[in-house]
Amino acid sequence: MTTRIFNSIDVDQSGNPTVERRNPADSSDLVSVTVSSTAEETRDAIGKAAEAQVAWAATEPVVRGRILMDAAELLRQRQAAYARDLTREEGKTLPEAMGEVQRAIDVLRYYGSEAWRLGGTVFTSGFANTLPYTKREPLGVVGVITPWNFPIAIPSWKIAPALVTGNAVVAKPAELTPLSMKNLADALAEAGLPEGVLNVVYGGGRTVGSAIVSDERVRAVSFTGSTAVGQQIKRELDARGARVQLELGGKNALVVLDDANVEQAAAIAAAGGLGLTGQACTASSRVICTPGIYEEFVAALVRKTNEFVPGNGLDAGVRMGPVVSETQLATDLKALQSVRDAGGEFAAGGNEADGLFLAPSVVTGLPDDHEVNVEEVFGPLVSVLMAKDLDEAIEKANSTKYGLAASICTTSISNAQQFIDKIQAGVIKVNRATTGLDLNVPFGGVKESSTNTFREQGPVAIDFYTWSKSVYLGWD
Ligand SMILES: NC(=O)C1=CN([C@@H]2O[C@H](COP(=O)(O)OP(=O)(O)OC[C@H]3O[C@@H](n4cnc5c(N)ncnc54)[C@H](OP(=O)(O)O)[C@@H]3O)[C@@H](O)[C@H]2O)C=CC1
Ligand SMILES: O=C(O)CCC(=O)C(=O)O
Repeated sequence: MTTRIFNSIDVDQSGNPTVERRNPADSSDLVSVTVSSTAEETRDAIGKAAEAQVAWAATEPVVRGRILMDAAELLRQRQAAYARDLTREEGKTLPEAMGEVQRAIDVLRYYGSEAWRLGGTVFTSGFANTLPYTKREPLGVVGVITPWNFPIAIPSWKIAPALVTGNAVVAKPAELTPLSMKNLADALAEAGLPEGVLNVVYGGGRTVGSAIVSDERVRAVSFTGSTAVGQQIKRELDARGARVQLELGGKNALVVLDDANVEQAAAIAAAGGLGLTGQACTASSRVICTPGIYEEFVAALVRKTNEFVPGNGLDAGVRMGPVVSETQLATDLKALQSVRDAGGEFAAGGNEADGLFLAPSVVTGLPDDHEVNVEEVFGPLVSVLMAKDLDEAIEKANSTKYGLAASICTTSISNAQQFIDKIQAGVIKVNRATTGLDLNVPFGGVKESSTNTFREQGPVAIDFYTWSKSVYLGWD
């Protein structure tokens, strides 16, 4: 079925370019046709947001929260249909998509209930008859720019905290995955979100995205995507004194020590590296093994990898969907070629793709500083390195410009604790895959994976979307 997606702003569409999105697993399946907005239309949407924000900020927080809760209920009723839309537009498997829509539901419920906890701190005062306390205010209009890899969960965890705190939002989904953003926006509108409070603007990053970033009325932007674009956005927002929250790339290491359970470690590496077709910023794209477990681990990982046969994510039993696009596939194939050029070995995979279906690869023998070991690929490719002991493993894990997620497989609490203390990453796991996050736990990276300022998810997301007033209430 074709869905024609229109801008939520009331503009004359005639003459605007359209973007067709086809299912990456089946190019005969036309998923959506989106009308792209111009920069001028994006500025109109920002204007509408600025007008609507005043009344929205004056609305009782619990009323705002109820709208998020009601939207969550609508998503729950439509979960199967929206998961199907997500699989068709992004490619991930139906169980992965069901999980992602569930995450969006939970995020809306979580921030809906945060409405009851929005408050400040009361202090004692050195002045007589005075009560100091803090009070939060919304920033105004905020921008949300999201990628294709979690097309409903990421918009939810950026938009929900912005709305509950009284901001109006201008949101731009990736051109590849507009339908999931529309589904989310529809649920919010049907749940009673006043017009103009959430404005979804479809179109390219260079037109719509840039128009959001450069507009003085937009007081903050939350962005997830590539490091190059994120850094460019940060420079622009820093220059005009607006807030920015970035969630960028990763080269996330999974350290596997001799004392690990080898089968469990291989399952964790495969889930973290190949699940979601490796297209997660938290994917375990590097495994760093100590020598005593190396051979056995690689053999176990190859067995697990062979279970990830790529297929149409709508089909039952498929473990791994296609690569999202031709552009991403070209990046993946270039990485595979660079492995061959460097004399790396494919313990699994290494093959050409069939359409956008790319068999997963396990690579060994690459130099630590090879591009595949230091740059994000964002595909189904895990590189296994060796380190002589825990200290060297941590050193190698810390050696890239990224610092998003890291994990260790070990049965020793002491080893785990040393890893936790020394690893440079925003998310650290022990005996768990680097992918998969709780929605109530702060998320963000260090070094070039983030802004090293505001985290997202959980209660700290509220900080990003608000500013604090210190009030001294006196009486005589
Ligand atoms: N951290 C993460 O989770 C993600 C990381 N990536 C990494 O980025 C690589 C490239 O993927 P890609 O989709 O091109 O990532 P981008 O960073 O280009 O895209 C992310 C979002 O930013 C928008 N955008 C692009 N350029 C600008 C700009 N100048 N100003 C404002 N917004 C802009 C995009 O719009 P549009 O695409 O519609 O033009 C999209 O909505 C991947 O291979 C992967 O390594 C990608 C996705 C998610
Ligand atoms: O691992 C996860 O669940 C979240 C990953 C993520 O946020 C991303 O890839 O952008």
